[in-house]
Order: sequence, then C-alpha cells, then structure tokens
Amino acid sequence: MEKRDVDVAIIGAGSAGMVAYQRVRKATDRVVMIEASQYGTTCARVGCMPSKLLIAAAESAHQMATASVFGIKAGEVTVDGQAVMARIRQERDQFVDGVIRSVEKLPDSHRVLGHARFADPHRLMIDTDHDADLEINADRIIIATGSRPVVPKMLEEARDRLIVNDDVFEWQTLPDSVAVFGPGVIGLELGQALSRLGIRVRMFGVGGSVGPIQDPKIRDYALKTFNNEFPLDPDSDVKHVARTDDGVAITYRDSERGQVTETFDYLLAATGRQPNVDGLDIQNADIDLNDNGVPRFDAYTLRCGDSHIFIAGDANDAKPLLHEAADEGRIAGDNAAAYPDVRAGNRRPALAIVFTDPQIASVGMTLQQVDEACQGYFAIGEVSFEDQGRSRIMAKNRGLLRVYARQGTGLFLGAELFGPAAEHMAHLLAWSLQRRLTVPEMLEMPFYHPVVEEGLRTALKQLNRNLSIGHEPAEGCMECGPGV
Ligand SMILES: Cc1cc2nc3c(=O)[nH]c(=O)nc-3n(C[C@H](O)[C@H](O)[C@H](O)COP(=O)(O)OP(=O)(O)OC[C@H]3O[C@@H](n4cnc5c(N)ncnc54)[C@H](O)[C@@H]3O)c2cc1C
Ligand SMILES: NC(=O)c1ccc[n+]([C@@H]2O[C@H](COP(=O)([O-])OP(=O)(O)OC[C@H]3O[C@@H](n4cnc5c(N)ncnc54)[C@H](O)[C@@H]3O)[C@@H](O)[C@H]2O)c1
Repeated sequence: MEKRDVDVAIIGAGSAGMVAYQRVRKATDRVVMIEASQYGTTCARVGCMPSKLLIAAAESAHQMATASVFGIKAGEVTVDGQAVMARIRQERDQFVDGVIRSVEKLPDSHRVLGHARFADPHRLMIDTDHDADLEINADRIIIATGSRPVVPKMLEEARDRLIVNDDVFEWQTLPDSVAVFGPGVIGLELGQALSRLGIRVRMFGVGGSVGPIQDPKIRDYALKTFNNEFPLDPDSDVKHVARTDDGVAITYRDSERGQVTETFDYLLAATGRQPNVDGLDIQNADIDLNDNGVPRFDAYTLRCGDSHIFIAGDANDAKPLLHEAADEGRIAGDNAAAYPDVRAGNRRPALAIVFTDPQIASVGMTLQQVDEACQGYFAIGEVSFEDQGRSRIMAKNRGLLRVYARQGTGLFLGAELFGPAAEHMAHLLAWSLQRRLTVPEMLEMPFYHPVVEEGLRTALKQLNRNLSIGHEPAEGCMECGPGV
C-alpha cells in the first residue's frame, strides 16, 4: 500500500472542497483532495444548475400557454420532451465540464480518486478502484463530503420506478405522470416545472409544511396558489405504494373522494437529504457526534471541537446551500491552512430562494426566531402583490411579502416572500440586514417607478407605522405613482 504524508487532506471535491483547496493551496503544497465518485460537483451535475434548466424550459412553456392574458395567441403549445431533456443535458454538461477543467489543472499529486475513511484521527485509508490503495497521514483534515437523498422505506416499493433528483436529469424524454413525495425545496421546484411541461403531477407531503416557509400566512397563500396548478396535499395519508405493470400505484386518502388509488409512471422521492458522514468511519476520528452521527462543530470556524478536523458544506447538515458551502469551504480552508491559529470567519445573514413561480424566499430570522429573540416586542409589515402595479402589468400579481423588525430600535430582522422577483428583493433585504439597517434607513433608499420593489416599500412603510417610529407617515403615497 502506498503511503503519503500531507499537511491538509480534503475529503470531497464538491463546491465546499474545491473552495477549501484553493485556500489551503495558498499556504502549502502538501495538500490532497480526495473524491470518491466523479468530479463536477452536485450543484453542476444534479443540483442547482440542471434543476434551474428544467425550470427555465417550464417557464417558457407556461409563458406561451398563458400569453392570451395579453391578447396574444401562440396556438397550441406542444412540448418536445426529447428536445427539452437534450437542452438540459447539453447545458448541464457545459457547467460540469467547466468544473472538471478546473480540477484537471490541479497538480496530479494534489488529487486522488477514491473513497476516504478514517483509520484514526490523522490517518485516512483510501479505497481506489484500482489495486493501489492508499494511506494518507494528514496533519489537518477537512470533511466536505456533501449529502445525498433520503428515501423513506415505504417508497422503495416503487422499485425501478423510484427516482431521485439525479435520475430526472438523465431522462431521454419526459414521462406522462410523476408522483412527487416531499413538497420541500426540491419537490416544489421539480414538481411545478414538470407540471408546467405537461406532466400529470401529484404532490404528497407530511406534517403540513410547504417548502421552507415558516410564516403561516405565507404558507397558506402558497399552498392555495400551488394547488391551482397541481394537487398538493402537505399532510397526506398514503396507505400503500406498489409497483404494478402500469407503473407505480399509490393508494391515498383524498379529502373529497375518500380512498383513491392512482397510477403514475414514476415516484420522485424529494423527501430530504442526509449528510455523507456515515461512510467515513467517523467513529475513528475521535470527535464528538450529535444524535444523527454528524460531527459537532463551531459554525464560525467550522472546527470540530478542539480537533484538527474541520467540516464544510452539506456534510455538516447546517445550511445545505451553494453559497454557504462556498463560504464554509473558504473558512475551513483558511483555518486548516493556519492551524492551530483558528479564527472565526465571516458568516452572512440567512438567505434562501426557491425557484418556483411565484418564487419563495427567506431572509434573516424566521417569524418564530424573531418572536423568541424579541420576546414578543416586534412588528410586522406586509404587502400583497395582487394589486401591486408592476406585478399587475406583468400579470404576475400573486403573492405576499412579510417583513419583521424589532420594536424600539426599528432594526430590520427578517422577511419571508412568496411573489414575483423574490430572488431580487431577497438580495436587497439580505444586504440591508448585513448592513444592520433600521426600517427608517431602508425607507431612505431610492425606489424607481414602476417596479416590483415598490411593493417592498409598501410593506416597509406599514412596518414603520407598526413600529411607531418617527412622525406618522401619510396613508397611501401621493408622490409614488399608481399601483405601488
Ligand atoms: C436538486 C437540487 C437543487 C439544488 N438547487 C440549489 C440552488 O438553486 N441553490 C443553492 O444554493 N443550492 C442548491 N442546492 C444545494 C447545493 O447543490 C448544495 O448545497 C451544494 O452543492 C453542496 O456542496 P458540497 O460541496 O457540500 O457537496 P458536493 O458538491 O456534493 O460535494 C461532496 C463531494 O464529496 C464526495 N464524497 C462523499 N463521500 C466521500 C468520501 N468518503 N471520500 C471521498 N469523497 C467523498 C462526493 O462524491 C462529492 O463529490 C440544490 C441541491 C439539489 C440536490
Ligand atoms: N433553490 C435552492 O436553493 C435549493 C433547491 C433545491 C435544494 N436545495 C437544498 O437542498 C436541501 C434538500 O432539499 P429537499 O427538498 O430534499 O429537502 P427539504 O427538507 O426541503 O424537503 C423535504 C420535504 O419532504 C417532506 N417529507 C419527508 N418525509 C416524507 C414522506 N415520507 N412523505 C412525503 N413527504 C415527506 C418533508 O416534510 C419536506 O417537506 C434544501 O434544504 C435546500 O437547502 C436548495
């Protein structure tokens, strides 16, 4: 067996691992990045990018199908499933190739293909797919092994028709019907897109949640809106799942029809993801684990206890988002490089966007966190997009936005949005939060006319009124123009 000594070993060449590598590389040449599967990252291969490509195709079909609202008739809209999937894969492959090209530029000695396991806190055993297994002795180690889908036992009855997100992007054409389990982020994004591409979709949830939405008012609005497009039961009662000659038969209770059995071509499990720490022989790393077997770590340093081991990205089960994986890779990389001089890195306010239509976004604290942090002394401002000028112009006038701030100081704390241009407004709000702006300070910013952000201003004005800060503003907005 070959043996190597390095300063830093990084397990996983995903988004977090690659950023960590770049940072460590600045400090030492004695670094190795170990990848168990393929280069290219989850984000580019089966995550952010192909899902957004599918959504882009669906948006195009939806715009054509609904253009008559503007008096424009496009004729019957047909979806060429093969062409849709071909474009998705072609564009996806470009993104993946871009990542692979950057990995290939790394020195050969810095990258190893093989599955890493801890033999002891400093020693990693690498099972490569050829005979030459490898032992790496590392002074410091970064775990950046990502996550994978969790599939509840019952859904396994769908057998060869059980799929996860990865499989969708390998389809050569579109099927006729898909049952989506899990109205979380992945389920909503993929499920709505498939529905808009003409696929019969039914969505099954448990416990009542809709995506990551925490504000009950916004959740109820979103649930109603999605149900206008495809059936979504967020607290379904599924009795049975079976593979039949025709596909997957799902027996469930319907509030109006009683017990129903409906058959679908596929069952898409979007029921959450689990961190890839179970295949690491993590018990040999001599670090504390939580009840789920995930290492305990400091969110600011990414360090596991007082050890020489750091954990970044989806692997730590904290904020499974691309920009967080990149931030965590940077902090873990810097700290592994400078160890034992470990420093708190810059963590940004929470920001999450779901690319449904309308989009869902959350910024900063949730309503429940605000309530807890302020012990009840907070105010809410809200706006409906149903009468918002720019939203009406675009026939995108659906949705609700709620903003939260602390009583007394007027400090902006968080927001949840379900509406048009949520991806952009969420950024403005996250930037305001990072700058620690108060609601009156946010209202001093310019707002153009007519834009969707005028809706945000309406919500902020209501919030300002509810905070009772400064002089009483006039109702409405004479100087703002119509439809704000
Ligand atoms: C369908 C979908 C859509 C998404 N859309 C978005 C989005 O729009 N925006 C957003 O911000 N986020 C999105 N995400 C989340 C985002 O993709 C992840 O948060 C991010 O890719 C995580 O990066 P990572 O580096 O932690 O993991 P990964 O990129 O998965 O990298 C981990 C790597 O570690 C390797 N590995 C695992 N175990 C071992 C081992 N024992 N030894 C060696 N190597 C190992 C794996 O093979 C993998 O290559 C989406 C995710 C999915 C699934
Ligand atoms: N736009 C984005 O940023 C984006 C897109 C996709 C994924 N992601 C990331 O990936 C993570 C994982 O996404 P996800 O959708 O897999 O997880 P999730 O936690 O968002 O959703 C899982 C859903 O499955 C439901 N569920 C669990 N067991 C079930 C069962 N037996 N039957 C029916 N429903 C069941 C849960 O109640 C939940 O609604 C997200 O938290 C997010 O961080 C981000």
